[in-house]
Amino acid sequence: MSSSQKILVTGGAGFIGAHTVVQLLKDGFHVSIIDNFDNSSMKAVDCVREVVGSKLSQNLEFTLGDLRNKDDLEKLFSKTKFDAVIHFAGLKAVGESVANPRRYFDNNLVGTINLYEVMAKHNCKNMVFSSSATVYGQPEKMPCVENFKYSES
Ligand SMILES: O=c1ccn([C@@H]2O[C@H](COP(=O)(O)OP(=O)(O)O[C@H]3O[C@H](CO)[C@H](O)[C@H](O)[C@H]3O)[C@@H](O)[C@H]2O)c(=O)[nH]1
Repeated sequence: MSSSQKILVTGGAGFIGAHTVVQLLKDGFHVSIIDNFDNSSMKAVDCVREVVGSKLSQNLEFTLGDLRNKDDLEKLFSKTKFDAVIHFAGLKAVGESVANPRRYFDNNLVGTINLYEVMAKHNCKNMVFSSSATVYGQPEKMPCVENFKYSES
């Protein structure tokens, strides 16, 4: 993928998302973040700008939006032709997901389906999906690697 390409980072204000955005900008990509600030704030986006400096910050756009709301995605994809999406916008607390599955269903499943549908409509075919180490349950050894067997999740 050439570095002048445009990448949409969902959940880009989160922990892993913000670090990924910094690296993408340093590598010359144009980055657009969509985040609903469920577990982050504008401070993270400001920090990204501070770390990469004013020149590379010109290649960064931020949208306060929610993947559960397809219109938010439609607006973004109508404005910009994205080459790829890196999908970090998710909830990840196992205990909370058991206590409140509906919230996790809406955020993680409905949000991701909306994202896939809008990507397909706009012919964006590259997606990096960030899963969770929790899919391996309690692994026998650490660190987890991708070919570990899935456990209850
Ligand atoms: O529906 C949602 C849910 C969350 N978020 C945002 O997504 C980001 C998630 O980042 P966190 O800091 O909460 O979580 P991490 O970066 O640690 O999570 C990362 O690790 C997780 C696994 O532990 C998942 O892989 C997840 O996709 C990935 O972002 C936050 O900014 C949050 O506001 C949204 O925009 N929409």
